[in-house]
Amino acid sequence: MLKAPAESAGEAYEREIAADRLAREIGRLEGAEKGLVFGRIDWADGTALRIGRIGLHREEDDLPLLVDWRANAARPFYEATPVHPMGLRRRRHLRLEERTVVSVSDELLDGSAPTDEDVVGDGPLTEALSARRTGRMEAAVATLQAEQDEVVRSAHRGVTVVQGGPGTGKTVVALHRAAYVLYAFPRAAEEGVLVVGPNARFLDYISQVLPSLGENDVDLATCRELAGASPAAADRFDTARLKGGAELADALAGLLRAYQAPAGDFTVRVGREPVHLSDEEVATARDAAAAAVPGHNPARQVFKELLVDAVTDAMQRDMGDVLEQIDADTVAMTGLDLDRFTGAGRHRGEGAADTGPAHELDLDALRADLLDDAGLDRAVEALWPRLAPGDLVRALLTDADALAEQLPRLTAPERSLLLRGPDAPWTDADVPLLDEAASLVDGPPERTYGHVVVDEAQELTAMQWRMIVRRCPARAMTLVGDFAQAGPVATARDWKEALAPHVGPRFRLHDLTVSYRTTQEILESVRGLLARIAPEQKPTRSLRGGESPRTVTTPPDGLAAAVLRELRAQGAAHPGELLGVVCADTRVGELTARGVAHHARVVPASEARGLEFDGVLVVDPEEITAARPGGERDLYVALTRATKRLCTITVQPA
Ligand SMILES: Nc1ncnc2c1ncn2[C@@H]1O[C@H](COP(=O)(O)OP(=O)(O)OP(=O)(O)O)[C@@H](O)[C@H]1O
Repeated sequence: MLKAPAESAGEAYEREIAADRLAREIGRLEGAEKGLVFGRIDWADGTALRIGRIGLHREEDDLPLLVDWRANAARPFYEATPVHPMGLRRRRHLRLEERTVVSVSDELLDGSAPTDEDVVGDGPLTEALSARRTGRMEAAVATLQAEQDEVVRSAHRGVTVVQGGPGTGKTVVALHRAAYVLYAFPRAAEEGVLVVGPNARFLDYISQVLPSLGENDVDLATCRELAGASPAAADRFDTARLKGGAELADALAGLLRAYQAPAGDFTVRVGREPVHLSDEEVATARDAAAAAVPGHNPARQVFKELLVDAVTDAMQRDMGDVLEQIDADTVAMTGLDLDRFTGAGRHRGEGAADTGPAHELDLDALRADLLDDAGLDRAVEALWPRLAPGDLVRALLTDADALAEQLPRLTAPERSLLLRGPDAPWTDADVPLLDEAASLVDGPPERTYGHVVVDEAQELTAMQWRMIVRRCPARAMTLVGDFAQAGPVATARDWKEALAPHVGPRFRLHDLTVSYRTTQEILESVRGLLARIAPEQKPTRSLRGGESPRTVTTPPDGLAAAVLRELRAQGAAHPGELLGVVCADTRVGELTARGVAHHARVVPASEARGLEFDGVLVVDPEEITAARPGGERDLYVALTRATKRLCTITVQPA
């Protein structure tokens, strides 16, 4: 298609659109190559339906060959149980490698005895859960569990919240929900679906799931990427948390108002003439401009036009006054009544807008001249300066007086944490402030979405929530997270607090209760820690048992050697398994330099959220706990990343 010559620009454009559509279709079909068919349901009467990642029809008679897993017809595959078989006799799971069937597993739902045709064995879920990890998350479309499927397939279009302990499948639900929305809600699909994750490492981890479900049109982004920012520095945690508070949004809006036609009379110089505008006239123009269009810069043109109107009125009024004076002087000097000659009595005492023909101004020409007038431009620049988002944020954060005026509820020490130098680089915590300023200064973001999915949503600050919600005008969102895993900068303690400013109490809360990642033994080993960091949270249960977690103790100077020893031992005992080493952020450099990365992925504790490995080494838990405020939650995250084996390396006190 791209080779065919295009006759015109229009044709070239159409050709590109068509090629783009075909490329996406190819992507969809190629994605389906991985496990195209994974399920089959059989009714008692012998009819059957095959279920797959996409739907396929026979060309000649439109007969369905394969039903898309999201179609209503596929529901019984996920919902039928032996207690409610929904008319099914058998549910079959197939596992394919490319085009070869490598395993088959059946569940008989109606209580009938297995025949030679049935393959009843270990469940496919057990198989999926004990499979080796690859470092990339896989779709769980063949084994979605009923409590997960209920959320994925929910008809609710507003805000759906999913909470649950580590490994309960929150990410699985979030991503399959995104795929379901694209399939079932065409309006939202047309406007686009966005998935927000906490960092690039996490997005990379989940990046394959949606393409493998045939969905290549979902945007994956961190908050930084949404704002198009790449800050070079980080703030102290207390500063970052302060910058995350919603008061900052009010402060920026308040400061912006101070830029827009501050109170007071104003004199505009038009040509050589000063034209005087009253406080009230300027304020009327300001309020009307601010209400006319969102965004300070777009409203600037409106303000300019309103100011021109005000100046025109004022000039007309002034001219009326001058002419009256001349008339009065003439009468006084000559004793003649001019009106008798001109018939233009209407301008007397009937308001400036009604000057008589003798003194008529060409208002349109005057307005046109004013719009081009340098003096007027200077007035607009003084009353309504053009701003860049960074100007506004800098104006707030570099000026102690502005901070005091706009953030009266903060204490002086808190405000001094916010104060920065004019040349200081932008930080991560500045990103939502810049985004807020961009929406105040330039208007709402151009790219918005019909549905937004947020993973690890407990991490968001109030300011980050604002930037995400701003991109979802329909407030159709799926939010998943676990407040027991919240990091040091998170500003909300629960969903109510996080969502109240945006949707009030209007959200549906679902709980996931079963951990599909960790073993029962690992969950039990963190129970005491969980009771300390989230006493109100019910511990999750696991479907699987395994080895008990181990602890290895080492002298301080033997830490890296102990890590290497343990990794070699695990590598020898369980070849091919994916190992992760989670340590305090400051320890990453040393462990990498010592060659740990040849054996395992080295992950700083601050970036471990959402990830998983077959075996995990948690290095120096005390260091992880002490590294950041709320460090026990970082430790809890680190200890819950393993699917099979957990080993903690502790350091002997010197
Ligand atoms: N229905 C399922 N079938 C197969 N595997 C599943 C299923 N549900 C969850 N899993 C697996 O369990 C593991 C944990 O799932 P997931 O990462 O979604 O949990 P999470 O609740 O987001 O965890 P965390 O709180 O740690 O981020 C993943 O490997 C996932 O593939």
